[in-house]
Amino acid sequence: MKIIDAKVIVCSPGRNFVTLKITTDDGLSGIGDATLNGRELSVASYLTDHVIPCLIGRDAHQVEDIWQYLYRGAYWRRGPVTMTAIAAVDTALWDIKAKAAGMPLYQLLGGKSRTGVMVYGHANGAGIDETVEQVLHYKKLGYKAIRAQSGVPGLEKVYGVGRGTLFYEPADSSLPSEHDWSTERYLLHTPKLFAAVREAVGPDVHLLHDVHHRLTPIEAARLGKALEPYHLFWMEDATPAENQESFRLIRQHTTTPLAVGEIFNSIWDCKDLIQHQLIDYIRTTVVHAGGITQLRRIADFAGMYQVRTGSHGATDLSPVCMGAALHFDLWVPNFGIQEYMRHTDETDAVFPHAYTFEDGFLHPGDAPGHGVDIDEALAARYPYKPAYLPVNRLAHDGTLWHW
Ligand SMILES: O=C(O)[C@@H](O)[C@@H](O)[C@H](O)[C@H](O)CO
Ligand SMILES: [Mg+2]
Repeated sequence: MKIIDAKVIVCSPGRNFVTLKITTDDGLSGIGDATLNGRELSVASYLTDHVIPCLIGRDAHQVEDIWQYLYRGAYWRRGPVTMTAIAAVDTALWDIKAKAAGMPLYQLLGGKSRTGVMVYGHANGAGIDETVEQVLHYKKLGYKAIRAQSGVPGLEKVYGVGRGTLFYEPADSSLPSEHDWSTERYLLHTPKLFAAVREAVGPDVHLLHDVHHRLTPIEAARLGKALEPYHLFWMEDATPAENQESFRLIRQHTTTPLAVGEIFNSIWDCKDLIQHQLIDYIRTTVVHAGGITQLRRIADFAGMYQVRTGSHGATDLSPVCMGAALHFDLWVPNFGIQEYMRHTDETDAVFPHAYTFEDGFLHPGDAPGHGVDIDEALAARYPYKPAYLPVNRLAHDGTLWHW
């Protein structure tokens, strides 16, 4: 089964997406997500200029060998651009392999380990009342797990507070917009938010919160302790993780479960965090962490330390990534949860998919492959638009901070 063609499709149905499509000589084709938010064209070029020429003529069945060929063969290992490009190839090849077998991808991975994939939705509000209202709305929609983010009094724009209710799109401007930040205001506000949310929603709904790398380890420890009475499912990205050791300090002070990893791109980024049991959930996902092939290794390693998966699933991960992630989630023994932010109707129309939502769970469907396709004619009607993630500055003196 030789690869005879591969191409990159860049489109913007509501937001930018990069998709790789690989075709084989027996007429099968598969697709992979290659979207790297705010840096989309660098991956498109990496694939078109440097990867596709090396793929033509290779046996599409050799998924592992092609992964190693692109990883070791590049000489320059790791990094978000490289690993997103490898992930796109890997996802497309798994899609083809499963189609050739006539099976949904989860069957090739080892079959179902559960009846459905528990997801969490995003409740955002300008203040506590609005956020509580949104949490209750998600509960009514059937969600078993809800992430709560709210504006902070005295700060103009804060991470996680969207424009709409079901869609949250941070890459909102053709040049990076600027947000302001005050750790003290945030630390005073957030425990009040969760006291109100827990009181309103009752004990049974899982609650999550994303700190978006904004605290130092000791500040994160303070927040984790303050949130203990509201028993969160997790506190995410409490501090930047370039230094994996930082999580030890947080861990020593709080029993609030910790999640990290949406910006990781290799198993090496998670190694110390997992083997020293400094986290509870690993958020690496298909598109940014080298595809199904590497994600499976990360999950197996994590399983040895009772760390569970909680894959990133924001709107900048296309439905192609979501489809592949759901097959992975249905199989992976140490599954925790899957993030789910609804895409816009335009995005859903460009990427017809077999996955469905019911009562707080997603189901990948039983179509052969990963079950997601791209309507190329429709995609061509939505050309690429430059869009950047914001940056963050300290409110009192303008120092550039973590966004
Ligand atoms: O947890 C999350 O989903 C976030 O942290 C994302 O919204 C993130 O900001 C974007 O995916 C960045 O591309
Ligand atoms: Mg996050």
